[in-house]
Amino acid sequence: MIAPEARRTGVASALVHTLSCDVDLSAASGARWLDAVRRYCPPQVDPWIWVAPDTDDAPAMVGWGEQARFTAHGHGAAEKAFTAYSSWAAEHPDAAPVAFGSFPFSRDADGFLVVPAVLLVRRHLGESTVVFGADSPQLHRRDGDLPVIDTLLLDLDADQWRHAVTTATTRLSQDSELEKVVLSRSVSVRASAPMDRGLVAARLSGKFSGCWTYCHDGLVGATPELLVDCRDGLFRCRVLAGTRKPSWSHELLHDPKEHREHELAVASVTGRLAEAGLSEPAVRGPFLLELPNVTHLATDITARVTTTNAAHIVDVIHPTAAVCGTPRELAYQLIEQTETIDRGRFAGPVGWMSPDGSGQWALALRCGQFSPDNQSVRVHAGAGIMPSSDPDKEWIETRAKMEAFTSVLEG
Ligand SMILES: C=C(O[C@H]1C=CC=C(C(=O)O)[C@@H]1O)C(=O)O
Repeated sequence: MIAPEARRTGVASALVHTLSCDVDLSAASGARWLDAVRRYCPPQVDPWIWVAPDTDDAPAMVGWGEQARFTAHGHGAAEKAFTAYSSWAAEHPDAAPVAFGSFPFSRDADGFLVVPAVLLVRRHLGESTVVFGADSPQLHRRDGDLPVIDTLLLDLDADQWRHAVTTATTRLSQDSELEKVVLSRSVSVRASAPMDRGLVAARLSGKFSGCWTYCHDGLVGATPELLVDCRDGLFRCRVLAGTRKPSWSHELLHDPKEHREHELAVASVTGRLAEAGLSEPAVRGPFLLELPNVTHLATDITARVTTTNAAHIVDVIHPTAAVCGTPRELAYQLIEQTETIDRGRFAGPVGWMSPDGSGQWALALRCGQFSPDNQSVRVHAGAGIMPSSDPDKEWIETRAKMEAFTSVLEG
């Protein structure tokens, strides 16, 4: 049963406690809210975090601990995990009303939905923060800075990247069916001491306030790409493809290669709306989405939802051509043959679900996967490859994308 005031966010269940805090956080921006609330997470414990852009009117959340975990892999993984979660939630009405979720790019590895033991949530901008699973959490002063970065290692050097991209452009030119593939690379960063994941997330949220910030089991990032927002009978997503550094943004709207790359990404979503149970789509784009490090071609899609089940929509739409390619199956195989580094949960869906089927999911981009000891982090980025792609330009593009994450690790 959803409390009336919870309808729009999809975060249901009874209010447990209001967080008493010395400053009023109800009207704070998501970034400021996060920076204050993350400090309640106990020492040596890594938080769960979700903060959407303020324009979303979505819940901002910090949690910790694990009350229940539901894992699944293969086709339909998100829905399998969600079905198990919603049955469990029906038996546990006092649990936190949300599960944080993250699924890998590869279908062979497990993804999860996790119900945190403690959850601090502000359901709407303007409302107070409520606490599930704890009486009154203590503020643990987390004023520390991030440690010095010791090493930054390319997991793939420029020659290896050139080779991978050339293999792809050759295949794209020879195979009349294959139109686009997204290839990725990574760098490994090592610090002199453990890094605070919550602080990294707070800095990302401050710098990329128009993005979706997440911290899910060591995967931390702020992504500009919304995969599925399904709340209150409405579906919304933001498709991105086509990139320039900010000083070259003006080229984006006129470049036929970028336009085709973008069109394919949009078609990979619009072509699956009916299968996902969505109707009457409205498509707005492409427009320029300007971020501090890069500018993208972007298209927003909204549609009516017949049955609220964000997990089902994720399963149908993912992987879009923003992270895989066109046609999906051929591009997926080419990625498996060409990429030597496991993507892990990079380029997979990351977000949250409520037991009633509402949820928000983004694509896990502009992120890093922390090691269990938090002393190193692997930062991933990919780029859409078309037959005319230049490997050196795609190298620069992936470096600019990684800078979204690496820029907040310094100082
Ligand atoms: C795969 C990534 O970006 C995607 C999203 C926006 C633009 C993209 C591009 O222009 O290639 C990619 O499709 C990434 O950031 O790692």
